[in-house]
Amino acid sequence: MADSLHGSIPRIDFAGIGPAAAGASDAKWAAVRAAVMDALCEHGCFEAVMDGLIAPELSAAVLGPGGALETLLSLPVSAKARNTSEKPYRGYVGSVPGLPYESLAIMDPLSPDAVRDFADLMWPGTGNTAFCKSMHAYAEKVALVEAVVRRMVLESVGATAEYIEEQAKATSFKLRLTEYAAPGAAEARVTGLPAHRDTSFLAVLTQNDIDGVEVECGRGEGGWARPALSPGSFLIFAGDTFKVLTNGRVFNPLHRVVMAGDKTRYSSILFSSPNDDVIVRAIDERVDAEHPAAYKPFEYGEYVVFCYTPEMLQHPKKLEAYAAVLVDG
Ligand SMILES: O=C(O)CCC(=O)C(=O)O
Ligand SMILES: [Fe+2]
Repeated sequence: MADSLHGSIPRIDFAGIGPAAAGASDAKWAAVRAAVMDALCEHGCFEAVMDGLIAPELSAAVLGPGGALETLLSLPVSAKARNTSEKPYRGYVGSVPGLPYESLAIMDPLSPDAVRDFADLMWPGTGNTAFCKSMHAYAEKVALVEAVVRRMVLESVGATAEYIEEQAKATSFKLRLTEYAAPGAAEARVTGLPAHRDTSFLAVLTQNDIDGVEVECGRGEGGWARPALSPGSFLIFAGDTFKVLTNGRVFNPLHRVVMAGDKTRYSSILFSSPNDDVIVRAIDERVDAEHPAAYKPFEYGEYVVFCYTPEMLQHPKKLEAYAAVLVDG
């Protein structure tokens, strides 16, 4: 089978890595940063091992049986469908024929008010304090992982402190909470989410104890991997925006979800993206006469709209179709 699972992605141990501000002078930080950059340039994906970052009780409250995701996704469709947005892929997605996929999005999950507004929409009148508390605390922890990895990438391509600070101010977060129904014994493997690339800077994924996500390794040449995520680990994906910013160095891998077995899968993904009005372009430090910019600058929000037009939805190379300077570059 052409896409048999013979690929594998790196596992990087973040033990001893402090907060995002640790900076380049720390030898441990520099070593992990080099491994992160290698992984993102070679595969666009890796497993970050950060044992102890999220207390087991908090993980269980979010992704465990009876936890926040299960509670949310077991609401009636009429309630979940109130999670809407005028922008594509920023609200409820479900009831897609043949796809065991149901998902909601909390925009700006690092804001307690935004999480409360979301919960008030789902549980009108009563709200859901327990959901808000654990979901917000969880998002904050996952955001620490995102901040560390994003800083490592930016430092690796020579971003100045000012650039990093300005970018932080112009970055938005989305937390996508998803349920994948299990096919049961009857069918061995069922598509849970078709192969796609993310438009974001980064996506940081955690899940209950059911694997399902698969990623194409080696910039598309290394076969598909199906990482077995350990508790305490995070799966990191780079998206189109980081490919443009690094002028093609960081890769934006195809990935998909394939369900097997008889247990429901829950996943939580924190996406970091530029604000919609930000112009996405290669950082100056990565562009010179030998390495001209591979992509034309574009407004992030317009690009996202383009990606979700019906003609583009299944396109495997949306970024190249939208902004490549050279079609095969
Ligand atoms: O839920 C997952 O495991 C992956 C979902 C995904 O790739 C996405 O929502 O972009
Ligand atoms: Fe994705």
